[in-house]
Amino acid sequence: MIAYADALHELLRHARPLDAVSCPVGDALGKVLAGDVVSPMDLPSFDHSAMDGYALHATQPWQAGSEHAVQGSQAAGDAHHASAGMAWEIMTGARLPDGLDTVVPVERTELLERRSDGSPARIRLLETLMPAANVRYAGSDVAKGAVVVAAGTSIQANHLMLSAALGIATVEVVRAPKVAIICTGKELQCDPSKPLGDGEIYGSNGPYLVAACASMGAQVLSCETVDDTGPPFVSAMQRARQAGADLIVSTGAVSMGRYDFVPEALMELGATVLFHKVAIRPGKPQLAAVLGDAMVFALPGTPMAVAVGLRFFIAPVLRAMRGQAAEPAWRAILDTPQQPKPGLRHFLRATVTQDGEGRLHAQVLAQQQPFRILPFAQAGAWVVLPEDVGSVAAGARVVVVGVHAGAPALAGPDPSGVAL
Ligand SMILES: Nc1nc2c(c(=O)[nH]1)N[C@H]1C(S)=C(S)[C@@H](COP(=O)(O)OP(=O)(O)OC[C@H]3O[C@@H](n4cnc5c(N)ncnc54)[C@H](O)[C@@H]3O)O[C@H]1N2
Ligand code: MOO
Repeated sequence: MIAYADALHELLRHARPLDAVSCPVGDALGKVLAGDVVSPMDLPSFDHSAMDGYALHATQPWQAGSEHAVQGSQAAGDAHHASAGMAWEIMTGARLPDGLDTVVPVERTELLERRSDGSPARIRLLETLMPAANVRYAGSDVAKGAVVVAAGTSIQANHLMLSAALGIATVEVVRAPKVAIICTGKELQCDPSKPLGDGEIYGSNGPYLVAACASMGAQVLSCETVDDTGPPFVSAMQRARQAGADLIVSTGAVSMGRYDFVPEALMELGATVLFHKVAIRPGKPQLAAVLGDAMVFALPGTPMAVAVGLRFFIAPVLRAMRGQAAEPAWRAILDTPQQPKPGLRHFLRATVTQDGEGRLHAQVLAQQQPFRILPFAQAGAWVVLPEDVGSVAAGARVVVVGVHAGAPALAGPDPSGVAL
């Protein structure tokens, strides 16, 4: 039986980087950048005013009481003007007329004279004005040529605000990994509108995997359910390969029972098995293989074995395929002592809260049997206990990750959260 770290290492060794494709920014949300985004321009692109007021030229402070003739008015969007040595009325965001370099807010001035059209003709400063006040300089936010978003970043709305401001129309993203899902078991009823027959259960692994893979940005090609015999499974595998799946994820029929045909079927298909059985709980009977260009994850059928397979095996592989570094984990103070079985890495469904000092605390949920789905729906995090950690007392520091890949561990109900 292989250790988790070795199994993951083996998977990452076989994870092939996905191609880059050009993507209109409007479709880029949630996709992963294949290359650094380099700014094509300065931002701001011209020196502009941070306030509604008057632009002046100041080589030294202008004293309170100084008077200034006003030549014209400059609003955001107005084209370039030049000062003939006079002040200009200016609006927030407006380009500074050439020759001017300082802005006084309108409320720190007194209007002395207007023109016949009502525009200001002469002002007096009410306070001392320092040179370069209230000006936003070209390139002070982003310099042309700077790397503004790094390769491997999952593109979010804040990145899209920046790329829009820089006039970027397309970005290079990693193409979506293609996933095919095959659930095995003649007990599975996959249509929730149908009543259950004798011995049947509603299939939950398929809908979970479809949702979880999609939420990680994968393209789910198919989700099929086959019975407990080899030939339909082999056909489903062949369909998945023909459809160009990068990952084929199956659930069930991978353990010790008489109907656990998956290992044999994979051999028949010519797959290279990377490992079968990992020293973890839950999910021990897990198998991984390479079949042509596809990686195969044959997860045990028990729902929490599927959840662990997705979170701790498939999610890291998807990150590696998209050029992303390993997902960072968090540390939390364990509130609930644990007695893990020696020799196995444990993945435990938990909640995470925060104390008054901002420290994270993890509470492992009481019901950890791998068939139980309700505690998974109540969890905000996984607590990961390494092999041979021995008894873990309350107060020990443990590793936690969010219940969903990429989500913070505090996801889920958090009664200790601080109101914003
Ligand atoms: N003699 C042994 N028996 C078992 C061992 C063992 O070491 N020796 N390991 C146990 C462990 S641990 C697990 S996990 C399971 C894995 O078994 P399989 O991968 O063969 O999975 P199945 O038997 O097909 O299903 C297990 C369980 O999950 C239910 N299931 C299956 N598919 C779905 C689905 N799509 N949606 C919801 N539930 C599903 C299925 O009905 C079974 O109850 O083996 C243990 N046995
Ligand atoms: O690995 Mo199994 O999920 O412990 O029941």
